[in-house]
Amino acid sequence: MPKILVKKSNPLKGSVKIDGAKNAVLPIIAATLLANGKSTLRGVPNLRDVHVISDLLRHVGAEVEYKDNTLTVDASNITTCEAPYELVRKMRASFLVMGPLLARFKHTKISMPGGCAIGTRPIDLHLKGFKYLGATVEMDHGFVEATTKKLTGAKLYLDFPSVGATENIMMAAALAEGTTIIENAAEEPEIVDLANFLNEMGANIKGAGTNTIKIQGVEELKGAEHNVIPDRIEAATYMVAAAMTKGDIVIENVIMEHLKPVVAKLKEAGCEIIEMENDSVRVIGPEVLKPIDIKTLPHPGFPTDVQAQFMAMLTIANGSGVVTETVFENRFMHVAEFNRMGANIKIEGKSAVVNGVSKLHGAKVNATDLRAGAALILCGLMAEGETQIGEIYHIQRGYVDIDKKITALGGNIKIVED
Ligand SMILES: CC(=O)N[C@H]1[C@@H](OP(=O)(O)OP(=O)(O)OC[C@H]2O[C@@H](n3ccc(=O)[nH]c3=O)[C@H](O)[C@@H]2O)O[C@H](CO)[C@@H](O)[C@@H]1O
Ligand SMILES: C=C(OP(=O)(O)O)C(=O)O
Repeated sequence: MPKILVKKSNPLKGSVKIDGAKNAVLPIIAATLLANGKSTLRGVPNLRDVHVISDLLRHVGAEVEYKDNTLTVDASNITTCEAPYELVRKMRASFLVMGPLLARFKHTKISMPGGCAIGTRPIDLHLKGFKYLGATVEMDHGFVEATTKKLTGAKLYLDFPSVGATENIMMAAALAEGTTIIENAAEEPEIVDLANFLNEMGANIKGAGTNTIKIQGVEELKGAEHNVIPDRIEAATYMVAAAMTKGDIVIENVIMEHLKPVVAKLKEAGCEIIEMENDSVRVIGPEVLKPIDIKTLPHPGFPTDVQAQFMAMLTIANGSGVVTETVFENRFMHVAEFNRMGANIKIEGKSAVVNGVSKLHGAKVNATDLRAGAALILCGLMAEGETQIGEIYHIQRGYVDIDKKITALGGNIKIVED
């Protein structure tokens, strides 16, 4: 199994280009199944997750090609509406094919995705939405089967603004008869990107990016062309890299509007953030990091997908900060790994108290999920000696060429075969 080796490095300096957003492109790839035709997606990151969902689409009969960050999907000849465990278990976003298949073919049977290292991650809200639209949903032998004669628009309220449920319901409702209103919908930028793609396919969706989304169903959708938004989580990770290493990094291909909570917290920690032309931002890390408190929330609150990276930063801040996780019930697996590197973190319920230390030291650690893995790399850049990170396939799910990008910024990192 390959590992990542990181050594204490000089301040990271230079520029880094952000790839397309994993969490935008995965639902958009699922949405291509709604059209009896060909879609072309540009700015598609070369990530493990993209290849996994592409394989799933091929399994149901779509023709999928990927070259030079452009993905084409021809979903004209779908041969099955079933997705087996082997394909769904690799990635939770696979479950997002359910809405499109149900809407277009009136029947689908998908393996239940199961939990993962950050929580149990139920799918009840997705299923509640399909039922409101008129589907019969049954669970049997680890599969969810949904059937309908006709989907009909409905008004529904999500108990929690789930990103995946909002996306799945929005895709199903795009082909339902009549109007669907999703209240307490997720407001993440990735929802807006999906709605834009669906509208380019011929859907009629308004309000994406607010907590009420209105979908006027249409009879059919056609293939479309789309440029994927930049990955705000990857951008935030490099911003924290500048903050932690006293670095000076220009991060290219960003949408500042998407980074508001991250920018506010980095400024509070003492970073200088300079918005530049051409969708770039320069981040200069302070001599001494101030401790801050963060609390994860649905957008526009502080993103849970940047919680681990900020906790990494707090391990070397000048004082104590509190990190509170409210989105997932079990997203502190990285705490034990940080503590192996000399950090001083105590978990108290939904919060972690991070007492900054003057020095971290390299150790053998494991990436418990993709963001935890990226956060361990950040710690490794500041730790005395060498850090060896295992289970790096998690990191490869969500970060394009992280080793090459950090090397280009002057960091000491390499991937080795064990
Ligand atoms: C591929 C993708 O886009 N992944 C992102 C997406 O995941 P995902 O779409 O899975 O996250 P959700 O917003 O659905 O989950 C948020 C919370 O809602 C709960 N929940 C969700 C669905 C449901 O039916 N019932 C339920 O209780 C979950 O267990 C979790 O505690 O949004 C998360 C929250 O911003 C991010 O961390 C993930 O990176
Ligand atoms: C948790 C994440 O992704 P996923 O929902 O694909 O597991 C993430 O991107 O941090």
